[in-house]
Amino acid sequence: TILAVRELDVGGGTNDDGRWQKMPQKLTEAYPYAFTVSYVERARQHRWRCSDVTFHCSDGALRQQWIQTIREQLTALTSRPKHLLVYINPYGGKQQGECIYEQKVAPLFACASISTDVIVTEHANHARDHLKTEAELKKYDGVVCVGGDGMFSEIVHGLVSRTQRDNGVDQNSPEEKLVPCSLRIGIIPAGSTDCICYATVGINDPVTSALHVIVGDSQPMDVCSVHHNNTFLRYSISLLGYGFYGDVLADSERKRWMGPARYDFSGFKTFLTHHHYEGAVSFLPATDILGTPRDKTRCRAGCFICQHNGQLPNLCFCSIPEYEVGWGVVRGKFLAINAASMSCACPRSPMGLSPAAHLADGTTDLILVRKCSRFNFLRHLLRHTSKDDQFDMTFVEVHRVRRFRFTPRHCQNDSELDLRENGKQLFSQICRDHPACSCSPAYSSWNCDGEILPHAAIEVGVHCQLIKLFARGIEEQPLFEDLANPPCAL
Ligand SMILES: Nc1ncnc2c1ncn2[C@@H]1O[C@H](COP(=O)(O)OP(=O)(O)OP(=O)(O)O)[C@@H](O)[C@H]1O
Repeated sequence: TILAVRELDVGGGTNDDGRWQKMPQKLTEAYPYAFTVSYVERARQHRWRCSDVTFHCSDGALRQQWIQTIREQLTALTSRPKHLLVYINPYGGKQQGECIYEQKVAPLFACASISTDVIVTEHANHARDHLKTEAELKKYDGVVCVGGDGMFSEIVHGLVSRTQRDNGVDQNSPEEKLVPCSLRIGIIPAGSTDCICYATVGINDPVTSALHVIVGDSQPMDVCSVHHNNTFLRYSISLLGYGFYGDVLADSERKRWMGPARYDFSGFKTFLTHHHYEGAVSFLPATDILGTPRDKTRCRAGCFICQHNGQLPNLCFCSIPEYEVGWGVVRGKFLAINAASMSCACPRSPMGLSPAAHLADGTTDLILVRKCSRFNFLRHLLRHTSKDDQFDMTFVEVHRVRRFRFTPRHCQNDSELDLRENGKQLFSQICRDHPACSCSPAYSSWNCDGEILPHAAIEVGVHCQLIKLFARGIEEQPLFEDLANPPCAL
């Protein structure tokens, strides 16, 4: 894949980037005209690199013809962005966001003649609020996010909210069908957690991600909307977790001073406390789709299941009575309730929470882990790091769903009432005044892509292919790996 072409001044010894080019004397004399083509070269483990190949010719007019033709071909590729809006979180990860962008990404964008407007954020939610209100989105072909998963979530919230506002859609209505965002989002990984980048590109590498932006890749992605009592709470792209993953996050937030070690510490502590939570999960199974959470398919570049299911009409965003038909309910005591909208694979858990989940099939995999012994729960957790099926256990069930609701036991009646009568204040008060009389607390928190939600009773709907990324999904086998550059002359 060609990225750019530029003239090479053979006599001067440098090209127009100022980089030194050493030419053999004989070649220079026989072929004094040269041009350099930059192209994508695939390296190991889904990594992409920018490589150059220089062509020499004896005729200046011929060189111009080549350069002009290649430039015309590149300009005709309408999927490639020409103008981008870039947000950099200077405090994400190891606080290297600006440095990563300036040193690794900006030169590639310049080489591909992409112009940029860059905003270095000054506070949390700066990017979200700018996108929501001020940003002149018509000027751009895409938005680039330099940061981690938290920063990406900000960009998604800003872009989705802005799109709904511009189209007169009320985000507070859980039944409302949201309007897809037209601008693609590029993620340049510069955070401590870069799971979305890992899941959509196959590696957390700024250069690889920048090249996927330049070539104009497009990967659709589902987004879940989360509501409480007809009030919009947040969007989720990867994981909603109640019980175990909610408790780990809540505990680790209190231990930020420990640095990244807090996740291990809080994970171990939460495992030992072994709390379970009572409640009811109701869900709308996706019955009309291809694929199941326990099949052996994996969501990969050009995924057929995402393409097929993405074209099905999503009937769950209509009036309540229609979608009430076909809902299932599971009541009980749960150690964990997880909704994985993608596999959630990361370097620590290469298969992820739900290995067969898809990025863009309009569903989420609802995983219910019922109360069991610590030993069995440990067996379940350990299976995430091996090839064994983590769902093949009597206390675990998994459903591929389009919508679901959770109602904690001690809120059940009130929350039902709540959904109809808008009694939000009353509802929250009743829950707090009547905790469960067991050693487990009455309720856990929802971990929504790394943020704690303020309510336990929630309603979730999957919006099929609401956003698009500058990515193509994980490629099965890198082609042409390790092929040496062939020598080229015209
Ligand atoms: N200028 C800023 N100052 C402080 N916080 C910011 C700024 N810009 C963005 N943020 C917030 O920083 C949070 C974390 O950023 P990011 O996801 O880029 O890095 P991270 O290291 O992966 O974070 P995490 O702590 O979630 O692992 C985001 O939720 C974002 O809202």
